[in-house]
Amino acid sequence: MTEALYPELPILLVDDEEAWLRSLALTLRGALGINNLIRCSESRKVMEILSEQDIGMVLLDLTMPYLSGEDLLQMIGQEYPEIPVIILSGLNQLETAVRCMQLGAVDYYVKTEEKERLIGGIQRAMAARSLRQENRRLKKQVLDGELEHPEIFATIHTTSRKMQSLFQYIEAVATSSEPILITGESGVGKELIAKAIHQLARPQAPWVAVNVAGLDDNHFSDTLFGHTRGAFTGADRERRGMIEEATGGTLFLDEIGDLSLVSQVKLLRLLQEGEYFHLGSDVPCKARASFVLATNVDLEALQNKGAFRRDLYYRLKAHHVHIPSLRERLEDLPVLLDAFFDEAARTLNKKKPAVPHGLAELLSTYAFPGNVRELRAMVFNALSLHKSHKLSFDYFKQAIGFGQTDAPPQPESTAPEEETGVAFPNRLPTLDELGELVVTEAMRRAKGNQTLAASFLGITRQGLSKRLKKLQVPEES
Ligand SMILES: Nc1ncnc2c1ncn2[C@@H]1O[C@H](COP(=O)(O)OP(=O)(O)OP(=O)(O)O)[C@@H](O)[C@H]1O
Repeated sequence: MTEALYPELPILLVDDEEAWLRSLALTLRGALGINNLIRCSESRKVMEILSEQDIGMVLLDLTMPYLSGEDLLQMIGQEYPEIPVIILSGLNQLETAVRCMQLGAVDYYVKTEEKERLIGGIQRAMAARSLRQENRRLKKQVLDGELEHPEIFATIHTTSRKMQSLFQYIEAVATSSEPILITGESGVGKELIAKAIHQLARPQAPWVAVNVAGLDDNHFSDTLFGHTRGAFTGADRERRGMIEEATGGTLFLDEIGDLSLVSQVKLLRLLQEGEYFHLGSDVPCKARASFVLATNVDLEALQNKGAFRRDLYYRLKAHHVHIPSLRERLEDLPVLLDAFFDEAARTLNKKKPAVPHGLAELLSTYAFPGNVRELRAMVFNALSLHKSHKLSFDYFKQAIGFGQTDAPPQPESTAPEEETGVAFPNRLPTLDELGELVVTEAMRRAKGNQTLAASFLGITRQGLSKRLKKLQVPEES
């Protein structure tokens, strides 16, 4: 397998000494895993290289024949202000360093003395550049209000404004070298979103998904890092870990809220240093995969209880996608119903029934603790049981416990406060007044659908129609 290039945009090393270029390339590879480098020992070629391809960063020597580092720094600043330039000089001279910084260099290092500092400086410059890129993309998307790759999100059915904004954010951060955290209740579509991120950033590269729930620390380490032969009893051959399998692509770690504290330390080191050890080996390996992590647990609450490391939590929060529950975007019900009826009909080899009028309104009274997954299963069940020409409400009413006193409990947040109890003003309303209130409320909840409002009230549609006429409430449908 060919090795994936890191970072995504090459770093250009410019120095007239070939030997120094070679040694710097080796240092960067060893310390940071950087293998996407262009070496240039001819100062007059630098601008040509920059005009021919996108470059992520330039490391520039100061003293060179023909064009000096300062000349080049100025030219790069004028033509490519977005490219960070780090100066590497043989001289430890304060005035030169100050001049270079004034000309726009992001840092200045003395070649032989400051390799360690240089490595940290390059890491910071790469992170700053990628943040700037993300900010630019985000700004552009907020201004345009449009997605660059709507086709990637085509299988995620939604009309919700919140979801559209999430898609824009995802487009902006998908290629980041930082890990991306996806949170949301079970069944909201976290894995779908993780796959979209993969498709946006690295569609041709491997996608590897690991559910870490229930893995003790040994299993977690063995699964992710792999082991050497003889690492433990029974390890009679070497095994590649999932990180290696995901080289160049995406490693999706699901249910990270379930990780033990010991495994969290290892995960943090992996995300922070990009390094890990095979079980049974003390030779560090570089991870060359991008990380997308998901959980349906509230990590902040877990962190407050001491069950999730604070440093890991903050590391993950940098790029955070929170998917709202289905009950927070009930406007998605009609498109989801339509898509799932379509899918179910194809899968079950049945004719797609017309979605009964008012079904979305009926379902909007339910809390959907299992979110989109639950809705999808409901549609598949309804269609597999369905025989007559017209799909009836009955199956759905039963599934959501509609009208039953032992209906499944609904999460507290589903109903606004005023809907959770009945509060009367000091004067009790008369029965007629109460009837009017209940009918009006049923019509509101059913969004004007009389069949549905009638079923909320436990009366016939004709009965409701009569009451509406008496009350002079407009009849919408
Ligand atoms: N917006 C959507 N459009 C179409 N299908 C969706 C949507 N959201 C979720 N689904 C479907 O719902 C099911 C659950 O989605 P997914 O597995 O991504 O959820 P999850 O949040 O990762 O769940 P869990 O936390 O249980 O792992 C899948 O069949 C998925 O295809």
